[in-house]
Amino acid sequence: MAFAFLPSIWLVSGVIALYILSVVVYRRYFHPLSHVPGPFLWSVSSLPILYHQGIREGQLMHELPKLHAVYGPVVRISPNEVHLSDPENYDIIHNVGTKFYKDPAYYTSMDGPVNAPVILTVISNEVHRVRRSALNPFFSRRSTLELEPVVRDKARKLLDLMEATFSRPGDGVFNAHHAVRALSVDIITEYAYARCWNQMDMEDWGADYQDAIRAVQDLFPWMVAFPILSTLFGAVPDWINVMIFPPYKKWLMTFTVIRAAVAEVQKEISMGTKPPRRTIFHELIDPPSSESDDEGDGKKERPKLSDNIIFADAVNVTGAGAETTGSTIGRAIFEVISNPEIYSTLTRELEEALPDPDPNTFSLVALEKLPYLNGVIKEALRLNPGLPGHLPRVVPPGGAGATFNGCTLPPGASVSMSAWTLHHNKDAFPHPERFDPTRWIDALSEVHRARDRCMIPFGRGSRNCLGQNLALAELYYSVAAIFRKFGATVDNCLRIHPDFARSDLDIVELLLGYHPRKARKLRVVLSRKERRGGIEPNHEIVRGDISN
Ligand code: HEM
Repeated sequence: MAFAFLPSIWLVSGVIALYILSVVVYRRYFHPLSHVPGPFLWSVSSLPILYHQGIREGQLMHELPKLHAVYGPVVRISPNEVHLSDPENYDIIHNVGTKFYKDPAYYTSMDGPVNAPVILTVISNEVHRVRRSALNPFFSRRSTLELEPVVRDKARKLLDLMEATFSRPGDGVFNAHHAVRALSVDIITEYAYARCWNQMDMEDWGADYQDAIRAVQDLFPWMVAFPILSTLFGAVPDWINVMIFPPYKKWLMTFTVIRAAVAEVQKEISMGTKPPRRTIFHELIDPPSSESDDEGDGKKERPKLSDNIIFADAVNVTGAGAETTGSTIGRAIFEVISNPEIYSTLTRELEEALPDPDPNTFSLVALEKLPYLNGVIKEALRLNPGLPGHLPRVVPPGGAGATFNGCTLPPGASVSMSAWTLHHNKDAFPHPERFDPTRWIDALSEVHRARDRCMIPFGRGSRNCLGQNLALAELYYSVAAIFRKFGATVDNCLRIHPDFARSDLDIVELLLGYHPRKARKLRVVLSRKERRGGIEPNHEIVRGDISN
């Protein structure tokens, strides 16, 4: 009698096993992507992606090149996703007016914490176009040049803070990791909202905020695998989320700040108060009555956006601009200091072009013309792309599908390419792991073309990076300011703290690229004759890094 339920257990287990078997057989042999090469387990289940992303902390980007080496330029990496490595395919997917749209299975998983699609995660290209047209003018090249003083001031402040650290009695160690991220947060909040968060003035450089966003992104692979988690995150009251997941609290506090800013600007507008300068909120809340359409369709009326959408896009703008730009600046700092030849070539170029080391005398247009500085920045972006991993798009419906390297994918299939893979393309970048600014100088035009085709740190087309002009301005200003001030001479040069190694700069793919959780934070010290005491830089470690 006690064992009477056994047959039903066998029955249920048998049914489940049969179901799993039929799903496996279908996905492998009868699925519309069954003709696409790829490893067996990856083509029948998304578990390998979850394993590499969730359990191995964002390692998928490092697995993809290995898969391409075995299976060729088109590889099936999950039942419905195909990853491509041939740069010729990139513009087919990522062009202006593209019909490929963002894969909801990936992007909507990010909506939970903000409880609305942010501009990055909007699926429909048509909806995206309206939202993007509201933000575009604010981040155009012209606006970046107009607001150049914001970037200049913060670069100047960064130098002052470095100087203060190096001249203070004590260990004289500058926390470059958090400082450059604080710099980016302060620039974006001043630039976009005219309400600087002043993280550079905080003792911990706003580390809590930066760490909170990262902690939320650690959840992201799980939310992609189990979308219900994202829905629940958005559905339950915030205090429950904070109780289960304490780091969220700090991020949540910034939501309150952003909501308050939206409300303030709404009040200003309703009272007819003229602001000292229009911010992103003025642009979104009170759009100009008619404006030029960015894809050349003439003048368009822009519909008013809801408060929640304005809030969501403001959160996106703040979050997207901090880690991405900060970590690229960090990479440039490390690579320049670690290689004496790069350090002296860069500082020589800066000294010749910029007689005064004060960033107040720099101009973006002049900085952009410096070839070696340009090479340093391109290499930092190449080896440290803000979004290094797969960013899946869906083959548009209603047609014959899309063909890549002779392999046709049906409408509805998910297809992705990665900056990491293209930035390590050996034909475009011989010895791709090497940080070599000279690759971008004096190359033959066809070499340039090959490199430019593979260089996609900001993506391309309608869904490219909104903030790329601003990000580049930050990179030019901060790298030029630091290395114009701290030259390569023995009595005034920066060194990497001995307790930091190249491996601490490894990148993992959450949504944004991050250094692994166990990585130590980048810190620098000044080697200056008159400095007494403090940390002695480890020249051996620094030299050991030169050869890559
Ligand atoms: C080195 C710095 C940066 C890199 C490498 C970078 C890279 C990218 C990439 C590759 C995308 C496309 C993502 C996709 O296809 O799903 C993107 C989108 C975006 N980025 Fe950046 N980004 C950087 C800095 C910034 C800054 C400073 C801002 C501030 C405004 C920003 C705001 C955005 C936004 C709002 C989007 C979504 C755009 C849309 O979907 O229309 N980014 N970024």
